[in-house]
Amino acid sequence: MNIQKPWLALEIGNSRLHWGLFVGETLDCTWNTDYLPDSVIQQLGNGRTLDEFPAKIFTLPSSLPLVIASVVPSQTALWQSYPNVRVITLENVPLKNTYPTLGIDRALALWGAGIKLGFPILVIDAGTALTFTGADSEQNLVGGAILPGLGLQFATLGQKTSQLPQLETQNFTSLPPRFALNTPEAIQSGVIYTLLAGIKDFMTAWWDLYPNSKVAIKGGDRTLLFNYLQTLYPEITAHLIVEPNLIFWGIIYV
Ligand SMILES: Nc1ncnc2c1ncn2[C@@H]1O[C@H](COP(=O)(O)OP(=O)(O)O)[C@@H](O)[C@H]1O
Ligand SMILES: CC(C)(COP(=O)(O)O)[C@@H](O)C(=O)NCCC(=O)O
Ligand SMILES: [K+]
Repeated sequence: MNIQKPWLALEIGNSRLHWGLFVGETLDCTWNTDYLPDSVIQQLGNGRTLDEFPAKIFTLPSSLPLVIASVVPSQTALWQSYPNVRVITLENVPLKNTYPTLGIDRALALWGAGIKLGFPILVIDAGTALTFTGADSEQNLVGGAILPGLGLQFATLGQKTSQLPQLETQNFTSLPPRFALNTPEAIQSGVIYTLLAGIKDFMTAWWDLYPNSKVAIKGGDRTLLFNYLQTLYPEITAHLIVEPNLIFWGIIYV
């Protein structure tokens, strides 16, 4: 009988850590944490767990094997002391036509999405940066685009101007008025309507090239953006798949 062993997957993004607990090839549960200090990483390596980790980890063997996909080298370095760690690199991803500096998060999410949903595929990652990454039916990277993510756009306006407040996306409920008569709503209008129009434009440009392609969206702002898109462009949203775990899917198949 094949014994299904537990292991941890860790995606290190530019804002935070994304965790997946696997049992064999099955993704059991996922959670996010902030970056962890070195002392806490040492504790995890010694088989201790953290309050933010799922309670069931207490019942598992100490220091589970760890597989890391990271776009933050300084964070990856902190985990080198962990006893049973493997760092996934671009060479491990079977995607063709990649370029050397392609983010491993983009490659893995695209690969995972393509394997599970089918190629051709376009992945939108609404994370710290917002990225579009597409592959054709032969599993070649077609290419993509990178822009500041939703949170980063608000943060930059708040930090780099003297009179604009920094808005927090957690407080957003419905779409702002397009032509706003106060500063916070004017910022929301500018960022949100421009971002949504941009996403729609990239999706339709992709469908011009690959008419029957699936399109999937992941990342911390996926739900907010999906809900806004649904209000504004219901016809394109009907063909958009919301899936937070594309990278974990990718990690299984490399
Ligand atoms: N609890 C949270 N902590 C941080 N960011 C969050 C949280 N919930 C939603 N977000 C949103 O997620 C975005 C970051 O996306 P995420 O996929 O977590 O980032 P990354 O993978 O780049 O670390 C931010 O723009 C922010 O608006
Ligand atoms: C574009 C990214 C910053 C996205 O990172 P994230 O917002 O998910 O933390 C990351 O994929 C990256 O550093 N890429 C390298 C450049 C490239 O993919 O072309
Ligand atoms: K990401």
